[in-house]
Amino acid sequence: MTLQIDQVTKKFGTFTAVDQLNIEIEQGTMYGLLGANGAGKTTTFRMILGLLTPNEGHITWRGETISYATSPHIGYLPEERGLYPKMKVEEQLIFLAQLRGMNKQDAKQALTHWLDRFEIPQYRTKRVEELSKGNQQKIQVIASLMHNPKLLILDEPFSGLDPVNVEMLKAAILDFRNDGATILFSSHRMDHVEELCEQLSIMAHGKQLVQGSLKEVKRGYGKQDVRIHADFDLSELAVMPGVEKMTPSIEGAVFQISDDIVAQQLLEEAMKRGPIRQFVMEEPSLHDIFIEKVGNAHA
Ligand SMILES: Nc1ncnc2c1ncn2[C@@H]1O[C@H](COP(=O)(O)OP(=O)(O)OP(=O)(O)O)[C@@H](O)[C@H]1O
Repeated sequence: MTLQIDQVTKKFGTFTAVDQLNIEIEQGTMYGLLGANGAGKTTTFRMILGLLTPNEGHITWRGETISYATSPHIGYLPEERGLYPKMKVEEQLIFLAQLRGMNKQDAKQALTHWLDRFEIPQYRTKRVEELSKGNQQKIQVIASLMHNPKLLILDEPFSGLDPVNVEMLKAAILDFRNDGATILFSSHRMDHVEELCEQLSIMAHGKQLVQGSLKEVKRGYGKQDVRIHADFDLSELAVMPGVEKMTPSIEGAVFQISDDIVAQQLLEEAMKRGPIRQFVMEEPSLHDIFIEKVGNAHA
């Protein structure tokens, strides 16, 4: 196990920000941390990096306690983006790379590579404050990647990026994963987590509500969606036993069910009423799971 978070609790005064968190991440795995605002994601990252000390529990990476300050193998994209606005991009990135243990020559080479890869070589000699917010974000991402870390902690890496840049960053992160790096990132975008992560956790109020592989999380939810497209009104079917929720759509309706057999009964009942144009059983989306789990935790 590369990264082990074992029964970790963090309190600020009497307030519990992270409550008995358990996460295990294998090397070469992409792990998604999902959670409502204030769920404890950033606090968790800071504890992993040794920037905050847990009140209870242990965190180890490759069997040892982590110190972000001294380990050259860790890359961190903090939530609060902290570049020096007056400094030129090049000076800034070389300075940050040197803090991560790189020599100037290697830093310059890595800088050229990453500015080219993220299609912003023209900003090399600009001051950070002259760049747009999204391009500043790319510079900060480069700062977290350029020393080729083996453990990457990314706090909301995609926020503020346009779709083209999101794809660029996804591809870069996947390359790191394919090279054996362990990656942990937080996001409010379910689709990014669904697409990228082998494993995930959903947190609310410091507690881990759900965790596992995407498949396990979806199966564990115990509900499925049945999508029916038809040209007649399907709303009568909402009251059938086993139908938990019906959401009308332009072409028909989506029924949430908790038992496979109900899908069959829905189809039969729908067919009695008219021709069916489409009938599809779908796994629940991470979005639905998040809304229900986090919504219940708020209640
Ligand atoms: N230094 C601190 N002192 C007191 N409370 C803190 C401190 N840092 C965080 N908290 C509280 O701990 C809780 C968790 O905060 P955290 O930043 O970890 O959440 P988050 O999941 O990253 O949220 P977001 O998605 O909004 O970034 C919040 O209620 C926050 O106010």
